[in-house]
Amino acid sequence: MEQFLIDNADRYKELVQAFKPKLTSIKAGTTGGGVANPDFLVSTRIRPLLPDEISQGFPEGVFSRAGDANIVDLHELKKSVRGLPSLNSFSYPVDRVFGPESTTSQVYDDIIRPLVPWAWGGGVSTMFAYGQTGSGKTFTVSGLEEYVAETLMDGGLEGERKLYMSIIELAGQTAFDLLNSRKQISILEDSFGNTQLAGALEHHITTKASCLELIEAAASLRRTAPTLKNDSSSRSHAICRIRIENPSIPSAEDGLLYLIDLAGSEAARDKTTHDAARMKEAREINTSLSVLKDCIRGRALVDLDLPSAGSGTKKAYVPFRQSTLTKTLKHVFDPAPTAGMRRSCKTVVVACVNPCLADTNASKNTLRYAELLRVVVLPKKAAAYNPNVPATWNNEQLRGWIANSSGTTPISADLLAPTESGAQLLRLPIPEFIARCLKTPGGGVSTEQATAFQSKFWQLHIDNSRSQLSATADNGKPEAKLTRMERLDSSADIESPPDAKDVPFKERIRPGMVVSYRSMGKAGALGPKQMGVVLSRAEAVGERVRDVYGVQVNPTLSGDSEGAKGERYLCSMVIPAILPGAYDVSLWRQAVVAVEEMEAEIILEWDMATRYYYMTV
Ligand SMILES: Nc1ncnc2c1ncn2[C@@H]1O[C@H](COP(=O)(O)OP(=O)(O)OP(=O)(O)O)[C@@H](O)[C@H]1O
Repeated sequence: MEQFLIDNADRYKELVQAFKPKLTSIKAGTTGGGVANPDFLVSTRIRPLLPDEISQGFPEGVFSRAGDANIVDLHELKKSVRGLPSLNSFSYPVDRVFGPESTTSQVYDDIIRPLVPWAWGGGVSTMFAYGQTGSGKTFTVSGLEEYVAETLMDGGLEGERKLYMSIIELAGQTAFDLLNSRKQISILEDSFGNTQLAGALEHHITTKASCLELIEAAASLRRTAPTLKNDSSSRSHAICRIRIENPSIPSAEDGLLYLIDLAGSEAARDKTTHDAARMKEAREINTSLSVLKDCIRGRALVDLDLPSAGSGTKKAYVPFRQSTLTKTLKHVFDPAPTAGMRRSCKTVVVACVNPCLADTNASKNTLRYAELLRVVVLPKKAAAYNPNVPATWNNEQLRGWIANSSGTTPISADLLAPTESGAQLLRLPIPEFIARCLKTPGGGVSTEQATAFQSKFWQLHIDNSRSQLSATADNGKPEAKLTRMERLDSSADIESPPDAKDVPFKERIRPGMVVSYRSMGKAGALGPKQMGVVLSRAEAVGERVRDVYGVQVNPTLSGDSEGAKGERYLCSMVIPAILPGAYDVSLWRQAVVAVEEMEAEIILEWDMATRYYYMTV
């Protein structure tokens, strides 16, 4: 086939010259009638042909469409039984295309630069480079890392921050610290649900040079193995994480900036020379890339409050626990809130493409993958202004509300929302919201006032979402259209059988029941009121299970005759969330509660809008 391509290169070039695209030009930032999501961009970078590809006589098969910043055209030469070879052409819309003449500096300025202030302000920013082996991922990521280091260190970003860098490598299920001689590390989820890189070193970075030194040291340790396409092909995912601490708001979540050089998806040509171990490695890489795709798309759908395709109204599912790569990136994908709030994320994917005509099959796979990642938002008619719905406010209305509602020391609307609409301010990372409030001249605004004002703004948004939700429920979908789960959820009888109130709650304790309790200290003193979800009887768990305080759960195995007295249950703790009156269930934090410590049964109601529980009884 390769010889056929080389022999017919002139005919192929003529056909490409004569190619007339079917798709009409699409305005930048829009695709197929939809609008690119500014918090989630999918771009393509087509590298130039390399000297050996040129010397072999291969022409280019992938092009950035002239005059259109978001269409990639891919051509193949088809053999025909009779007559001359003909052209097979495909077009792929993305949010931004960078052709072979584009520099890394242009890629940075166009799509990556905004990620840096976002993470600086406390958000989560992620850049993935994806593509076939040898398509330019490492070239792109290493160049971008330099620009990121420069932006972080050149003093142009406002405020003081402490920066910490870690660089790890994931190869299959195993993780290594590339800043500590490839020492093996563990990816663990702690009892608060946060992912920890247990054993990985974090380096405090203070200058661009120290940052680049670390990046260079990590690159030299990256696991490599030869493939046909690239002599130093990366067979692992490399994750560079910069954690950005804001010392002036100690309660704020740290900003996170991830730069990720994914392992190469392999060309079919390459696979023919693989032994069993390399084939297994390739399978693992492809599986993790497939889970990554589902997670990226799922999270974008969740953020836009859209259901997953073909699922009716079902919320999109983000399967981030299905691979080590996505587990490591829990902060990016987990739609459930951590410490009370879902993290505000900006994500950019750079799909790197090798333009060589001999590799168009692999390039097609990369471009299809990029296409699948994209969640196009159909332009919505702006909702009519409603003074109780922040998402309907334009910048002027938002400023008016800030001026009137921010307290006796008014927060500067010019500084908090210089250009944002209400919907945009809702997406702002909380630390950035607070930092902007604190800039109000005169120094009269305290962190407490700023935090309370942020909660007030959110509360307004949430109250509105809740009332919309209950209005929808009242207008009612026809009963027949509810799913079985929805019918169960909406049936109060399921939770509270009519005669339940006649039976003391301690006689009907069962898994799933929520109880309030006060732990009894050794001296018989009662601790503060807490809540837990009953999981099982303490006797039902194995010998090694310990609760959050390190106590062995099953008393019959510990030989603790005191503990063995009375019924005891293993419970997951219910903890207050950041919003007033809201609770979260921390499944991983478990405590043993004796029945005699329990005080009452609690009914918690799940609220779809805030994704928290609220007490109804
Ligand atoms: N935009 C570009 N301009 C010039 N050369 C490039 C460009 N992109 C990539 N290259 C060159 O192409 C070759 C392969 O690039 P690179 O190693 O970045 O590929 P890769 O996708 O990371 O491959 P692998 O997955 O196998 O690690 C390198 O020699 C690199 O210098």
